[in-house]
Amino acid sequence: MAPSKVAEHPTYKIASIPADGIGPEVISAGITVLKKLSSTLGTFDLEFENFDWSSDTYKKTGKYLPDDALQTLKKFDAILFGAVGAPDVPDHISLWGLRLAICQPLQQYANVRPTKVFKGTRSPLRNCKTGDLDWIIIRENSEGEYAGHGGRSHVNQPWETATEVSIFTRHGVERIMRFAFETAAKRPKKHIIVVTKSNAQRNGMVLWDQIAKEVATEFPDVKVEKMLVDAMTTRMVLKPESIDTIVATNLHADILSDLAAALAGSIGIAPTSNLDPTRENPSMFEPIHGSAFDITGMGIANPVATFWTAVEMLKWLGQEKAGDALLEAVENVCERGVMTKDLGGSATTLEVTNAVCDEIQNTLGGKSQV
Ligand SMILES: NC(=O)C1=CN([C@@H]2O[C@H](COP(=O)(O)OP(=O)(O)OC[C@H]3O[C@@H](n4cnc5c(N)ncnc54)[C@H](O)[C@@H]3O)[C@@H](O)[C@H]2O)C=CC1
Ligand SMILES: CC(=O)C(=O)O
Ligand SMILES: [K+]
Ligand SMILES: [Mn+2]
Repeated sequence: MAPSKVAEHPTYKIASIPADGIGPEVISAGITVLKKLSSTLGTFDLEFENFDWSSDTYKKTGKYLPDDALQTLKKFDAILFGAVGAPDVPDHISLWGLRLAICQPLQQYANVRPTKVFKGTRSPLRNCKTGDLDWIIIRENSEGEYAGHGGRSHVNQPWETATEVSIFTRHGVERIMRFAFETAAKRPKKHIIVVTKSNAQRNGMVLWDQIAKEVATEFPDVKVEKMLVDAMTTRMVLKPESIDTIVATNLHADILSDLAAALAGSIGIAPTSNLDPTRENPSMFEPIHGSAFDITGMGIANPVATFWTAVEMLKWLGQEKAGDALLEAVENVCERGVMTKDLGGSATTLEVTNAVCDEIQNTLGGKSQV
């Protein structure tokens, strides 16, 4: 993975795409906290440009993205994304119209999803304490079950047919496997679980297992285990402390990572990075959750997933220490019990956001360098 170069006092250009549902609520909270962090530290600047690409735009114009959207995005250092999906637009139209229309052509092939139990929060698992669940899921983000292959024919006939074709290429599997092993090698436990379903899915998943074995030889320090995805769900619930890094396909890891977030306390805390590890294109950062129509506009969406997303974005840009400091501030706020309803608290999105800004001021305000 190419290292990021950090200038003396860099300015990062961030494209924000809040999009739908609670997306605008959490992205606005995220930008507030990021601006507070950069003004408090005084070591880097952030310039945000907002893009109103959303389901509302689609309903008005027939398009989620203007024709030059990708060229526009390429001028930015990173993209901060909310969520896409509206009750009156079919979900496959919205997802392919916006999120996948960015991730796929920008070759953001590595989807990185860390999860942990924050201080002050509780896992729904009876015996799982802070520190027991600290995972990173690497999701293949460009092919597999979400490649878009397949079709429908004989529409409205009793023999109507639809195919959803999963594709797995040596190129695609090798690059995600190598990225996942590199990730595992940098973590203290140096342990990776390669998750497939190579008993029932006898072609693509067998290729995955084979390539995992090949790539493993390049990483003699990393302990490797192989598990089938169904059994993996039971291990996540019953032995969370035995897991560190997981690599899995687009679909399998999509499901496992929502489960991981819930096991850590809520889907409202977990971040996602859609990375182009070659750094040829900007990477895109978003909370793991969707647009959550059921709580949109109520002011109770948990902004923590977006704060952690902001942390991951800062680290990708080379601001490791600032990212760590922000995550620490967010955890401190959780530890004090300032949490939204999904985590068992009663605070609003705004109250959590203000509490994190105060924490940044109180803990980092006096320091010139972090
Ligand atoms: N990357 C993206 O933009 C994604 C978009 N979606 C889209 O979002 C829409 C809704 O999808 P769902 O399956 O309902 O998933 P969802 O993640 O939006 O919501 C699932 C449940 O979690 C809750 N939840 C989600 N985020 C929360 C937060 N920050 N704070 C508190 N509670 C939170 C919701 O209220 C809901 O009960 C669909 O259109 C779907 O396609 C879903 C997942 C990812
Ligand atoms: C679409 C979706 O569920 C995800 O990106 O996680
Ligand atoms: K999202
Ligand atoms: Mn998902």
